[in-house]
Amino acid sequence: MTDTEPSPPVREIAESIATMEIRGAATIASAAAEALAAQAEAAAEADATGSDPAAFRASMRAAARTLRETRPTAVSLPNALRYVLQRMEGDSVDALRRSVVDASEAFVDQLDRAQEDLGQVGANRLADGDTVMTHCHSTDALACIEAAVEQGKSISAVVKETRPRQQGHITAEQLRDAGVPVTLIVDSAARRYLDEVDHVVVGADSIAADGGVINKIGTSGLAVNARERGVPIMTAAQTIKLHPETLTGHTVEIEMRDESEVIDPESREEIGEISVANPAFDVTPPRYMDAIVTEHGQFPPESIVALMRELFGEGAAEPWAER
Ligand SMILES: O=C(COP(=O)(O)O)[C@H](O)[C@H](O)COP(=O)(O)O
Repeated sequence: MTDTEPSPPVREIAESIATMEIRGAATIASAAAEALAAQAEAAAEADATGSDPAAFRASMRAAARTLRETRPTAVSLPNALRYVLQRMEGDSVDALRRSVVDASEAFVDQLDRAQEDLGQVGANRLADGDTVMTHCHSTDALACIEAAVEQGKSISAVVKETRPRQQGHITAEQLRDAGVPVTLIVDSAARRYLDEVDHVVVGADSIAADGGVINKIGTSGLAVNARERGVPIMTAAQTIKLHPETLTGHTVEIEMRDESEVIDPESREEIGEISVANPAFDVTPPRYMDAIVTEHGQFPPESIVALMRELFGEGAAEPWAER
């Protein structure tokens, strides 16, 4: 390992995020924080960085850059890296190492607590006997449904399969394990089943300063249909999903994934000259979202900017940028 080369655990975690073995905004964030802790341990042991605080810091920044480059849309990833690197302090390698490991642990703890707290808030929106519709697989959204069940409410779910990667199957399995009766549907059946549901519950990869919710592709269409049917829709999102760069007018990059997720190479060959597009996320305008449920309570999307300013200030530092 040279002073700027990420350690094997960081490369492994980065690869798992890029290939989506590790996926979902909260899970990605906690894996990234843990990867930085692993980097700190490895760098403290390595010849090039073990006795040189400046080289140690440089290796931490390089590891953060490698993690940052894996997927572009979930802001929980850079927010996790920022949280840990901004708390890296000390004059010796050992002090630096300890500060990184402590920050990483504190971040993961905070993440777990936030999810539990927002689960209670989201659960309060659900009534005994409600049926919810879900899209994709969101641990924050599931926390709300599971907390409602723990409150003793009887909840059923209509689960959208979520093409192309079918994360709905993970949701279906987890809800079944929580004792929630599940009906799995194809995405295009959603509008038909909206007549039978009381709430739509989704997660978020990023939330923009204007209250726009960036989540799995298909969320915006679902939100528009839910509004047309009069079904309330909430986003369950802990505050690490707030995108601080959008405070200064930046937009959120939407990840475009490989066409092979949409069509197998053989069928594509048979069809001939076409192009295939595979955006992984979309933006739901704030006017189609009823509430954003966070660990600080629920907010109308248009007012989320106040919370964003309070928690992130006016900007978003990039402590990993310096080489
Ligand atoms: O869009 C997705 C996952 O997309 P992908 O499968 O492409 O990562 C989830 O709804 C959010 O990340 C929220 O998840 P969580 O609430 O667990 O953070």
